[in-house]
Formats: sequence, C-alpha cells, structure tokens
Amino acid sequence: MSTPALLALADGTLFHGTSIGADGETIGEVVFNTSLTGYQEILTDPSYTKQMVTLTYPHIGNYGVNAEDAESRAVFAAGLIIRDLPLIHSNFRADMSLGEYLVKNNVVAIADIDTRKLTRILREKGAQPGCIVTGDNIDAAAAVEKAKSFGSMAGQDLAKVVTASDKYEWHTAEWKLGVGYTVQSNPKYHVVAYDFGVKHNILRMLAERGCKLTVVPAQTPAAEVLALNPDGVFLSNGPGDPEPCTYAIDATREFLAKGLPLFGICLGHQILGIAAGGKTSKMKFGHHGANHPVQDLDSKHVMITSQNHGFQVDETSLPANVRVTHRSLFDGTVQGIALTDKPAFSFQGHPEASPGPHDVAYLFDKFIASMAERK
Ligand SMILES: NC(=O)CC[C@H](N)C(=O)O
Repeated sequence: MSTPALLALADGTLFHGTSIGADGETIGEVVFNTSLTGYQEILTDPSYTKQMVTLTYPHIGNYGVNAEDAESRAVFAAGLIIRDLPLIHSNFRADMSLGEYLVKNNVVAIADIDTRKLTRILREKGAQPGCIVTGDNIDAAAAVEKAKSFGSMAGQDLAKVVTASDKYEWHTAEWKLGVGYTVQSNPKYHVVAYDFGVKHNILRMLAERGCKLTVVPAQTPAAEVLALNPDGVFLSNGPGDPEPCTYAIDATREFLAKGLPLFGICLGHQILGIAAGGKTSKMKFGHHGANHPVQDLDSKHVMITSQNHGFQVDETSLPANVRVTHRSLFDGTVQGIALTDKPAFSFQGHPEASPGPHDVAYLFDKFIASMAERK
C-alpha cells in the first residue's frame, strides 16, 4: 500500500498525492522546472537549498539514478513534486530507482498530483512557500500554517551555509562515454573557485580546459586568495539571496581592483553585478529549466540554456562600465554582463548545463582566453 502525501501551499491550495520518498515533512519555496531530464542533477544542485522543485515534465524517474551524475556531495533540494513516477526504470548506467534514491537521501517527495495546475498557480502568483507532509492522518490546516512559516527567500544568506568547510584541490575533468570521469594531470592555469554551493560540472569543465582548481569556502577573504597567486578567480552558483553575501561582494571588489580575470555563474554573476555597483531583485517565479532561449548580444546567436535562479541583476542599476552581454528571450532580463575596463564577466544561466544543452560552454573558453592574455 502506498503512503498518502499532501502538498499545501501558503495560499491554502492543497494537492493530495502519494509519498514517493522519505516519510516526514518538509517546507521550502516551491519552484517549477521545465527540464525534461536531469532530475538527479537538479536534486543535487546546492542552489536548490530550501526550495522544493516541481518538474513540469510528467514522467520523472524513467532512467533511474547513478553514482556519477551527482552535482555535489548530497541532495540539497528540500523536496520533489512530480506527476508520475514510472513503475520501472531502465538505463545502462542506473544503480537504483529514483524512489530508492529519495528514501536513501531522506528526501520527502510527492507524486500523483496535477503538476500543471500547480505550475499555473506558481506562474500567476509567483513562487510561494509550501509544505509536503506524508502519512495517513494529515492535518491540512497545520500544513498550510507550516508553509506560511517559511517566509521568503529574499534576505536569506545560504551560500555560507552550504559551502565547503575547508579549501580543497579539484582535478576531475569531463565524463567521457566508455571511460567515465577523466583527470587533469597537466594544468596550465591556477584558478581559485569560490564555493557558494558549486556544481561539480563547473569544476570539471574548468579542469578539462587546463585548470588546476583550488576551491575555497564562501567566506575566504580576498587576501588569502591573492596569496595563492591565482591566474583567475571563479565565483560559483549558490542558493539564497546574493545581497546579504557581503563577504563575497567585498572580496570580488578587491579582485576587480587588482584586475584579475574573473568569471561568475548564477549567484556568482549576481555577486559580480553588485560588486561592480549594480543591484539585484527577486523575480516573480524565476527561471528554472534546461530549455530557455538566451541571446548573445555580440554574436546575435540564440542559445538554448540551462537556468536556475530566482533573483536577477537589475539592468537599470548597472553603472556605465558594465555592459549587458546576454539577454533572456523569455522576458528580456539580463543573462550576462561584462566590465568594459576589467577582464571580468558573468552569466546568469548555467554554461555547465548538467542538466541541459552545452550551447554556452564557450564562456569557459572565454575565461581561459582572458587568463592566457594576462599571463
Ligand atoms: N543557481 C544559482 O546560483 C542561483 C542564484 C540565486 N540563489 C538565485 O536564486 O537567483
């Protein structure tokens, strides 16, 4: 017999379904993601801390879960909400089913609800807090109150919560079919990567391109990083609101002053935007998916990109020395910036994909080129 589960939204909407993960309850901000595949990478993306993800694609779990596709050390999403978990999974790389993985990682998750209705609510009203509860005698009114108690993602400094506790070196490069993960044994550049909740594929793509990486905790002062004598500094993705990450914003200002090559992704992009003099704001429901069109304003190329953000850099707040380089073709929001007087640039979406298309991978090459030029 399957265990019942309830998803309650802060606005009082109730979705009755089936528990497909751990028993218990969880609260978080509910966001919808339009990726067709990549549920394992999404669950393990630290940027989803305190967020529960609903996938708009109806069948989730078809190809199971494997040991190689994790994007970090653990599952960070606060919960999973799907339409249908298939009875069987099938893939030559799979070690277990999605349901087994959710139980093993203690993730509360619900299936058999109308995810189209849920997505319409989030699109019209904006991302909102929710609560999933599993079990036979669920108190729906209490679940709505718990959802309301979550408050807002605005103002939450979560990068310093999920970051690594100590600095470490990273050498793993990209995954190759029939080989698995490869190792960078002959690096040309030393990059210090700030871990605000870094996705592993970013580190792998930098290693693949000839970088030795020293990954440092979010609150590492600029002086400690400069003492490592890096060729460039990378600012990672991460959860929460960028504005309270003053430690990272201050450090970034110091790197800008030194003229070090800088590359930021997602939270790292927002931190660069603030450090350069701009402002960020919370979006209505953000961008989460692996199928969002973005235009490179220099080449005019349109790329299909991976996205996961709920905050944005406000275009009108940017000073004269910051140029908008990329734009979302969904809503016109800023997707990339570059400083006109420093070797620093950033992207709001995810050039590392994982999951998603690799259309924006050229930005990693651009970062390598800016380090090569300075050397
Ligand atoms: N993936 C990310 O780095 C997300 C950045 C930030 N937490 C946001 O929601 O906008």
